[in-house]
Amino acid sequence: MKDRSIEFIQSSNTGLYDNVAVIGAGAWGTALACVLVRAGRNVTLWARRPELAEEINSTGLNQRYLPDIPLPEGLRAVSDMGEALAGAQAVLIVTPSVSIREITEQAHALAAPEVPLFICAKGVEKGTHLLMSGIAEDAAPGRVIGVISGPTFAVEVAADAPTAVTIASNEPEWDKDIAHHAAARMAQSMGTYSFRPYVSNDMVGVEIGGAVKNVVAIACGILEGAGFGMNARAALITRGLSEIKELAVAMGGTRETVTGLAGMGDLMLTCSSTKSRNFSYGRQRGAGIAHDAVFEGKPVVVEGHGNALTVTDLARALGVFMPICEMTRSILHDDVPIGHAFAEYWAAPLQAEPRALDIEIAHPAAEAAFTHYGSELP
Ligand SMILES: NC(=O)C1=CN([C@@H]2O[C@H](COP(=O)(O)OP(=O)(O)OC[C@H]3O[C@@H](n4cnc5c(N)ncnc54)[C@H](O)[C@@H]3O)[C@@H](O)[C@H]2O)C=CC1
Ligand SMILES: O=C(CO)COP(=O)(O)O
Repeated sequence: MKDRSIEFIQSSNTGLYDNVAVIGAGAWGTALACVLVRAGRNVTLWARRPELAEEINSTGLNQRYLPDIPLPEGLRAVSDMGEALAGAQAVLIVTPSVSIREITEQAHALAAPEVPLFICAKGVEKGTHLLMSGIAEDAAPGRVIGVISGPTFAVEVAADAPTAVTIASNEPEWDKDIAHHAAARMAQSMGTYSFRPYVSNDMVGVEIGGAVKNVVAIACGILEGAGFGMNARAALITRGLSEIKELAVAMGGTRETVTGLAGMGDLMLTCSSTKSRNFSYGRQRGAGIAHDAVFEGKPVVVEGHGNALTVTDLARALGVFMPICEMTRSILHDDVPIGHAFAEYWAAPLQAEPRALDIEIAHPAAEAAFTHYGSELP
């Protein structure tokens, strides 16, 4: 029998990051900080608002973002970023995608130069079409950059429910000695009995999955809200995966990554649960509720809303056809009625599966689809 203990000992020497700073005390930042504390790390969590840092330290709760979930003892929050980063050996940046450039610049100016930055937001930047890691490479030149992604509702992670993620970093080549790879070191620094990280060297594949699944989740929510059934959802998830694959490959990622945790895993999770803010937002839009009325003045991060624009801009620039993302964009940003946008997608010329076969056959009932869905849906 294979001696697994020797293998483990040999591969276990990656060099832990003992002191970790987590920048952003929203739902996901706080949940990741909980994992790191449970894994035995010294963790400092940076909150933008001093009142939130004070609440976390004095009550052991973060009621706004993770209501009623007790945070582990030993989690220390601060509102001075310099204080959070002093002595940190690795940094997790966990704010919404629109703030990643600004926050990374600040962290880069304050952290020691050898310290890697792991970006945990999901999205594509407006204008530049950069992924989160690309923004970080721009904002923190010369630094090792990593990403953490996967099917992970913060509320479940904070409550210590079993969860797997993918961690990737931008070091050049995998070699025999992965001891120095930031992704492997972070995987070992944050693994617990319940939190299982996988390691990857395909940052692009990992990140495209995370950015696009939010857009597809909004589309799935819209269809559910509009009264469609499980068949339609399964079709969107599957064809959405195909869109993720085409964009990831066009960007230099691999098909294997797309079928992994950060692709298929996150797509399945986000498209099938009201724990997802993207899916829930879509459901309400599908039920006819206007954008501004959805959250009744309480702002919530719905990354897929802005990313319906940025993902399709990126795909158009690369000549990648993403009909589900285009449908979502037209509903959210061009005010196309849902029935019309869906008919446009559903009545497109018939194609081969996989699309690489490049077959197009006229849809036999395109007009009927427009008449049917155009009149039935909001
Ligand atoms: N909540 C979840 O289950 C997961 C979230 N993510 C990703 O993590 C990122 C953050 O999401 P959440 O933590 O859920 O959002 P959240 O709304 O719970 O928290 C966002 C945090 O960022 C802070 N923030 C907002 N704008 C900021 C700015 N301009 N500068 C500095 N801080 C700012 C807020 O004060 C808040 O503390 C998103 O990209 C999301 O897609 C990824 C995996 C799971
Ligand atoms: O990214 C997530 C799960 O992996 C969280 O999804 P939502 O942002 O839709 O809540």
